[in-house]
Amino acid sequence: ITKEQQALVKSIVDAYNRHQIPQDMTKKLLQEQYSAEENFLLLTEMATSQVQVLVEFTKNIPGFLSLDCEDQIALLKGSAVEAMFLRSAQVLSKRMPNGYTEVLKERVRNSGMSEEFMTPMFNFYKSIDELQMVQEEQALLTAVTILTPDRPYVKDYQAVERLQETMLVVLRKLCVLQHPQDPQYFARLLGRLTELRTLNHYHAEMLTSWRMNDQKFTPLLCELWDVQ
Ligand SMILES: CC1(C)[C@H]2CC[C@]1(C)[C@H](OC(=O)c1ccc(O)cc1)C2
Repeated sequence: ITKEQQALVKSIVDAYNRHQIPQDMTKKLLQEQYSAEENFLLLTEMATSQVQVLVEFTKNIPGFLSLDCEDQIALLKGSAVEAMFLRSAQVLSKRMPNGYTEVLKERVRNSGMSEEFMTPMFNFYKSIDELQMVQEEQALLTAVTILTPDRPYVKDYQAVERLQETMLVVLRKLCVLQHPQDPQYFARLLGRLTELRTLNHYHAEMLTSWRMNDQKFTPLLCELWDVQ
């Protein structure tokens, strides 16, 4: 890894760690007993906070702010769900010994999220947990997800692709260094990104089913997902 690449990793990891969802939120989600209504409000708070954290992290990705402004918005809107699931998978799997996953499942289930979205979501959490990523890998994988060039409405595809390529080159080297015994590790990481894309579909259905029950989202989430 070159000096320059080391600096890149350091700035991305610092940004990733600087912007975390407040610990007390996950604790609240796991501790007190809530009604479905209160549960949904907690998830709304969690999602809104995750989006704010995502925006701050993205602004610190070297080169992102030099992209076309409209493309910056297109990348954020196109990757928010994936980045949110990736971040929550990394946070929950790290902070929650196994017993807790059941509690989270319970909370999310009785927030009105139907079973059909829970399964793929928790399968994804499990597959992320199995990778046991180090924080450099987590931060870079999130940056790679955000810098996906084929999002809707992206104009300068090449500029985004170049940035993503830079991240992928570094991530690949890190994986080889970090997991010498597992030459397929980098490929498995990228395989998670494919699984992540399928969650976009489930998330859209999730939002629709919540809206059916007249649940209210925050203005930030409405703007991000063009709802209401
Ligand atoms: C952990 C998760 C990624 C999983 C369950 C909570 C999340 C933060 C996310 O919630 C929302 O997207 C969401 C959207 C709108 C809303 O009002 C509430 C939650 C889905």
